[in-house]
Amino acid sequence: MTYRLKEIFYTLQGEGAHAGRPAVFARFASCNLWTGQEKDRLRAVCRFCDTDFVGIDGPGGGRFATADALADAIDSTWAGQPNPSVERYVVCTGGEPLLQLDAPAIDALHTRGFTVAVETNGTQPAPVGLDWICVSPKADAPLVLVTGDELKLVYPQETAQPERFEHLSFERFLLQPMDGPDQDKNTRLAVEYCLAHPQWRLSLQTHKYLGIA
Ligand SMILES: C[S@@+](CC[C@H](N)C(=O)[O-])C[C@H]1O[C@@H](n2cnc3c(N)ncnc32)[C@H](O)[C@@H]1O
Ligand SMILES: Nc1nc2[nH]cc(C(=O)O)c2c(=O)[nH]1
Ligand code: SF4
Ligand SMILES: [Mg+2]
Repeated sequence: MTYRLKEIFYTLQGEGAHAGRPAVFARFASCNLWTGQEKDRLRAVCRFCDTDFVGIDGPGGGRFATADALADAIDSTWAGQPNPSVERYVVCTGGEPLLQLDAPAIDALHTRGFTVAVETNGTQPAPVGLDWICVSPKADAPLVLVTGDELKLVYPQETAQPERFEHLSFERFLLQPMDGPDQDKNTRLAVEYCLAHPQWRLSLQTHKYLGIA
């Protein structure tokens, strides 16, 4: 299995229940819901994406021929001081990481002492061994992954109202305001929704407010 990564970098998890946690981000190249080309955005299944996941040319990106090679690259990107009482943390994202991330890669990361999290659109089954699964459903895509640790819905999406997901088997339900031209309005709407429906909590993209990656 060859893995294609757009970039690998060390930062704080900006979103969700682990916001603020130092993590290596492994951004897998390519997605099944958009080509990543602006010319295709309006006819894509997922049209609001805020991420460049095309190619392997970002910092730390590249082609990794084996699970060990990928895990070594992630290992060497961790920049926190060694501390035996703190688990190192990697967030596999993309693009769509579950098009590539497999059990051998997860095993290789566990061998190196990482806790392995994933950010996924939920259209693919999850490989065994993941420690944290964040599913972010997209209105026009089939949802296959219906259990996990957090369901993080970008809000609002006209045909993906929160009610559609609230019965699913997740520990936490989060609304994340859709970034873009209506971000302020979307943030107000998400706050209002959480206040009225306290099963849902707000997830802000804190890295954008902080100006970090
Ligand atoms: C770029 S995606 C990559 C992982 C995976 N493909 C997915 O969609 O979950 C990472 C996270 O950013 C969220 N996201 C993407 N575009 C966004 C936007 N414009 N505003 C808010 N969140 C966004 C996604 O829903 C997902 O939770
Ligand atoms: N700091 C930071 N936190 C994030 N959480 C999810 C991200 C993603 O793009 O998947 C992301 C990201 O790109 N940066
Ligand atoms: S599914 Fe995720 S990576 Fe793919 S286009 Fe949508 S937000 Fe971007
Ligand atoms: Mg991001």
